[in-house]
Amino acid sequence: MRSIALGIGISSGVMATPATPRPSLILPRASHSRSQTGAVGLASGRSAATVSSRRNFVFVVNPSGANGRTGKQWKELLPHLRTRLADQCDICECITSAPFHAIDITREAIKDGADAVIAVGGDGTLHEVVNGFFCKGSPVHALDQGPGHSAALGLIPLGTGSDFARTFNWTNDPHEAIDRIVRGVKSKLDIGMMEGTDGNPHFFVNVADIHLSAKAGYFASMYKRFGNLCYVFGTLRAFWGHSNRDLKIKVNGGEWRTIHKVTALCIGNAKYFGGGMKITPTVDPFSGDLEVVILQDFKWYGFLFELHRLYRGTHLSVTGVSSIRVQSIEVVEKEVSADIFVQSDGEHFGFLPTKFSVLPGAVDFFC
Ligand SMILES: Nc1ncnc2c1ncn2[C@@H]1O[C@H](COP(=O)(O)OP(=O)(O)OP(=O)(O)O)[C@@H](O)[C@H]1O
Repeated sequence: MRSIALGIGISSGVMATPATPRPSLILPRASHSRSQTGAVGLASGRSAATVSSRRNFVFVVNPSGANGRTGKQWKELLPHLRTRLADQCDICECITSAPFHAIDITREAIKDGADAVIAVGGDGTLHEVVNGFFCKGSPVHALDQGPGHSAALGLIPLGTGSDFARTFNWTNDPHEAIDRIVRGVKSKLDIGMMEGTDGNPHFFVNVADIHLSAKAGYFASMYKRFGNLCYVFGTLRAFWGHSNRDLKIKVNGGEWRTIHKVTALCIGNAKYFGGGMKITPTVDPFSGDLEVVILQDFKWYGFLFELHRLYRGTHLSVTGVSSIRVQSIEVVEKEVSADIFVQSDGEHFGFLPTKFSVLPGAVDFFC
């Protein structure tokens, strides 16, 4: 492993802690592999960057993913990864120490010239890494690279649900993921953007959703010990006291219209959420648009009855389900109420109105 300077959570098998303020994460271009044990000055990192064509790949690992399985699997995987990538690049291993740490790690890595940032964990980790590609709504750039340089995004899916990987029919086999990274084939991946009243855009790569499904995601996190069943339990729990709501939507900047008795409104950049529910079954994350699936007037027993269709992605023909392709959609409540939940790739927000739009081909993605 090549020498990597660490300011924030960079380590080789060591749990890193976020520091405030966070110093720069520096990726110097040394010519040999070794474990990182200390910080290297920015100047030396920059000057060395001009003389080597080796690439810096930063792996952002959530040790707590999949109830701790991610951390264990990663330890076993690392020697194999080092062997496979030894010829072409240097590996920087960053272990997250808390929720949202992956965002900071990613931002610092990109600023310091990383050629790729690879999320190792579940959809939550991927979501944070994707959000680290942006800051205050704009893409993060390397400080000392030319305008042509951009960091690529990668994924080693080792989470509970790993829903994003399902869109590509990828398994949870990390060796296959490493093969993809070694192969180096990349495509321009669309990224979803969500804007709300907090004034800060948030990004999603998988599915953002409003109302029942978002509430279900919130409750599912309490049942993670049951694996993917947590999402079914979470949904049933969310139906408790739930009332379907009238929402107003505006598609692609057109006219406002009211959608009655909305159970859930889901905006997919990719196909799956909830541990294998194929909620937005026709979307393609390389197509430049989003699929919006609206569920209207569902009760808990109807949900249970149609659940098998949701897993197969055949629910679009069910009464009360509609699907549209959009570049943007704005959503407001017809009447203000306190119980509308919003989530983006599983992260929860407490605000409406909300605008969702797509950033076509925003990130190079190993696939
Ligand atoms: N060191 C940490 N300790 C506790 N939580 C963490 C840590 N690092 C990251 N997290 C949080 O753990 C959450 C869940 O992680 P992740 O998505 O990787 O696994 P998962 O929930 O098992 O998988 P999936 O989302 O695919 O179901 C992330 O949203 C992240 O905020």
